[in-house]
Amino acid sequence: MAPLMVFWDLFHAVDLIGQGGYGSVYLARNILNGDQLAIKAEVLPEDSESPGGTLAYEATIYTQLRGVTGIPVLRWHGLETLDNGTRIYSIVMQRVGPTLDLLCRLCRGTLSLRTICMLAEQLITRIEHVHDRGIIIRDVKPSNIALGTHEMANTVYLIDFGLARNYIDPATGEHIPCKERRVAIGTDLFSSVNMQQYRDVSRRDDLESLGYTLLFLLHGSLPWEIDQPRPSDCSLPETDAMKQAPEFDDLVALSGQEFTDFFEHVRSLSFTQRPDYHALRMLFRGRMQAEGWPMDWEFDWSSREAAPHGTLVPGEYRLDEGLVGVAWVKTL
Ligand SMILES: Nc1ncnc2c1ncn2[C@@H]1O[C@H](COP(=O)(O)OP(=O)(O)OP(=O)(O)O)[C@@H](O)[C@H]1O
Repeated sequence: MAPLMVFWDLFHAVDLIGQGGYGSVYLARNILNGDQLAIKAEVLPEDSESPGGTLAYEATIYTQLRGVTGIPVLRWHGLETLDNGTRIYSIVMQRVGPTLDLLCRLCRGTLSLRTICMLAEQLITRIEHVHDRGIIIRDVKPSNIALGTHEMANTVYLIDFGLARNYIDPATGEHIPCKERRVAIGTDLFSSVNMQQYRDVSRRDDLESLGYTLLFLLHGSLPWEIDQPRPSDCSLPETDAMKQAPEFDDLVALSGQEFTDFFEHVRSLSFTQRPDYHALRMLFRGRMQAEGWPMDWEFDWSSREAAPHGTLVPGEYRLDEGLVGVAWVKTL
């Protein structure tokens, strides 16, 4: 694939690795040092008055999160106008490995409780650190969580901050006040009840979405999942009702006491209240200890032996962490 644009002479796009609502993500190579990077690019509509669109906003969030472990490092961001007037905004950032939804599918659709506990340990910390920078994510879900590459292959990363927002008013240093919203945001399947009921969201809601994410990975689906795709801006009222129905309590109880305690805590928090991240981590750590499971970051996908139901990866492939983090290469 040829360099996409003039300034990309330095970053040659090698492959398209992801596509979302706000742009395309390319695997790129820095021709000076061979580094692999990810480039998220958005073509701005002709009539757009915004100087940089959604990606310019996302870049400011990445800038605020600079230095937080488990957040891709921002290398460059900016706008380029082509000769024909097309305006493209790009974010050049650290490239991460596969997302949790992909890894879960490779592990035959569900992850073991041991892997879930280890993911919870890292993800609660990750979300805590993002919150400590005054930012809420508002779109925690398996496709926005990825593993690192190379020596960071066991580090869990958060990606996609297009819906993130500052919850601390920079002028006052205070928590922003609770307001009513008029538009739906996030992803219904993993949205908190508040989010779906158009109430304003805060730190508690990121953790509630994390709870649904972990349940989804543990069971392979959620009770309110429906087969039909639906527009992302359409929030379904019955979904939030199901998140509060007895069937949900049954699912949580079936999943383990740590899930019951987790949801009890996050759903009891007030809008401005700081979650007790340490206590939440201890729930999953306690389960690991009770079961005698070592916190060794041997996830289900780390080796064929670790996956309780095996993986969908053909037998002649082996894990190669040196290549691109978690990847399988064909053995001779
Ligand atoms: N830094 C990165 N390294 C490698 N792959 C990435 C990176 N960032 C994003 N991707 C890939 O691109 C996909 C889409 O990226 P992202 O979620 O940021 O886009 P989006 O347009 O906001 O998507 P959505 O509309 O689904 O929220 C991700 O699911 C992931 O597979």
